[in-house]
Amino acid sequence: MLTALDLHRIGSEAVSHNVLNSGVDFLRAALDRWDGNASFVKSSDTFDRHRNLRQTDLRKVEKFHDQILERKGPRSTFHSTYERPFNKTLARKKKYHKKDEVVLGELGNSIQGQKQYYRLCRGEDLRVIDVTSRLYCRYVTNGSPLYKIGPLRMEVQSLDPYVVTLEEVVTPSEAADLVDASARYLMRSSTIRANGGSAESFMRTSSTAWMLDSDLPVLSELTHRIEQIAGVNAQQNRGAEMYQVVNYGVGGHYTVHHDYIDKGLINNRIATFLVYLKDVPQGGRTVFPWVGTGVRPKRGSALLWYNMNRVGMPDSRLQHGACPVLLGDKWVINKWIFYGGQLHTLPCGPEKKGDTIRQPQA
Ligand SMILES: O=C(O)CCC(=O)C(=O)O
Ligand SMILES: [Fe+2]
Repeated sequence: MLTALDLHRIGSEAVSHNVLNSGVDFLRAALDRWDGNASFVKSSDTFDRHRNLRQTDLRKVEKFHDQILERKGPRSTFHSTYERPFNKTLARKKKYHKKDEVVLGELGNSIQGQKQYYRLCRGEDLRVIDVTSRLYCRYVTNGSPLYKIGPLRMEVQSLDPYVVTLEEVVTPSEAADLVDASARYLMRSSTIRANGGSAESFMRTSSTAWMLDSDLPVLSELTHRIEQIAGVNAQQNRGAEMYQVVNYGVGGHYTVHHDYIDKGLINNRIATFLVYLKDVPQGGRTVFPWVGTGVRPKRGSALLWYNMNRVGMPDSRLQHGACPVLLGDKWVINKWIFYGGQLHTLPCGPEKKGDTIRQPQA
């Protein structure tokens, strides 16, 4: 069990990273535990001195919390507070009593995106029943002989934009092999910067291993399955990128981002095919703030969505994020499909609004 001192340390650490909501919670829990455990010395001077010091600490942090909330709002990449201040007078202000609005189907501002990301990470679905009631599950072959006898189970997560999950794309033993084989190549993940370079960042805390189709038989097999079920050319270099295996530890996450690259068409990522290689006991969802939904990692299942339409226009509604892992660890493998390689598989359609790709089919 955590002692009062442990709780105090965690609280102070949170405060020093501007995580003020959890900071206050831990400092308060430290105080409660101190009261509970130290009853035998309750009347001593030392006890009173310590308690007063901690009480003062807590009050100061609450005040700091309120100041930051007033000035910067409840959340940014660099801080978090509760939605309302602790101070009762401040809490009466009108701005703290607005209803939580939700922006869906279009790109809102990044603060709104982050708010929705956090709600989705907690397992909420932000859509109304009119939208969710149209979703369905079905068996799919996508017309491929590979799946004729054993079709895959597909669940439509969103119709527009089209996001689906496909179950048992890899078997448990294939998933375990992939984890084992890539573990030794893991390196700290980076993100692509505006100038085209890459950098490690607090926005993406995970480790990455790049794998070639030829590294393991199961990888070339997986490429074949992706091609059959999604109706794309997923051949490395011409049709798609190398595989990227990603491992997140506790707290590992990837904040809201898009997978398409800001410049260029040919090697841009028209689709993302992501396979979960393990169940995650708690946390680690993949969420789409502007779609208003998310997916819980399930070993062997794939998540497929289209970052661009047939004519190469990026679809910013498909921004997404990987929620922090709370318990266990998370393993995924990504295959990014290139726009340029799909001339024969996803031919251009007429350029019109809402012309999104809907594959796979029955
Ligand atoms: O891990 C996830 O759930 C999403 C990963 C992701 O978005 C990425 O690697 O680009
Ligand atoms: Fe991504």
